[in-house]
Amino acid sequence: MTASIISGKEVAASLRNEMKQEVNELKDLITPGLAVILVGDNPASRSYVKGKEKASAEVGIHSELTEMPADISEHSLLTKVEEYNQNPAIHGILVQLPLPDHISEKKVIEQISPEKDVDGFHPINIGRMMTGQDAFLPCTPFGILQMLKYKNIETEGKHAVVIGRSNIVGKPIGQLLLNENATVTYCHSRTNDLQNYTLQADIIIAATGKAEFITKDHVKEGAVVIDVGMNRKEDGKLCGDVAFEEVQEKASYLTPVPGGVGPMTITMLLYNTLQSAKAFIKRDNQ
Ligand SMILES: Nc1nc(=O)c2c([nH]1)NC[C@@H]1CN(c3ccc(C(=O)N[C@@H](CCC(=O)O)C(=O)O)cc3)C=[N+]21
Repeated sequence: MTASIISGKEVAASLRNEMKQEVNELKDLITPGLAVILVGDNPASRSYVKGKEKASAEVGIHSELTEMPADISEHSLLTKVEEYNQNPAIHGILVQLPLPDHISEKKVIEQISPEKDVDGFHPINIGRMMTGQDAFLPCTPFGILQMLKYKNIETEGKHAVVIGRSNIVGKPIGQLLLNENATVTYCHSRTNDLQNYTLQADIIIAATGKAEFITKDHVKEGAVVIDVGMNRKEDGKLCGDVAFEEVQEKASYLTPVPGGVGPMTITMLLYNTLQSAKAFIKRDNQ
């Protein structure tokens, strides 16, 4: 079998187009606003932040960037977040992670108002997601669900194997797939006999952080393979966690890197910001 490639770019463009129309229809009521806080000047972080600004502009979402030096105090960052919590023009707040070691990510995430937590990282939103309540869903897992929906890929009753257990990808994508009635297995770096699990998977979510770690020997004929990896090779090129060429011969669907999950992550951030703005209108009218 040769896999059909799920273009995240294409799915993202379609969703952004719908959002653009909706933002335009709301223009007399509200302009959704996203605040991004970048601490320090890691070049990769800067490039992601640029991507977010560009995509916001494309959809008509107001975005503003606050840059803070790497040695900023935790207190100053918490104060900045609180300022955005109070700012009525801002409906979504994103503090780019990772943060320098002297700043507690936990404290910063918990400082963001859950009503503006468009990353879906606040414990309140994670709890709401786990219990199937209305919540901001974390953007990468949410984007993966949208890609599966776009291709009408069935999740109900399917065996999804998640490889990786980070708080931002592995754990939440497993939970969301469970909410979609999949049977979910979590594997990770300490799993004995990884292949034993992955070979049983109808859907593989590769979020290992190891370049081209998932090979054809891990994949059952006809499986759906979602590559969440973002690894930079020596030549500077991006590559995923999946050995693309060989897995393409076995999978039914496969996502590329770049152009797969990445563009969806940014798109769902905009989606969450738009939902947040709409929720603010509702609350204002009550
Ligand atoms: N609070 C917070 N929220 C985040 O969502 C967050 C974060 N911190 N810290 C960093 C990671 C990383 N991240 C990416 C988003 C899009 C692409 C993306 O669009 N990538 C392109 C390629 C870009 C390139 O060529 O460098 C692609 O896959 O096609 C990548 C990475 C969001 N993150």
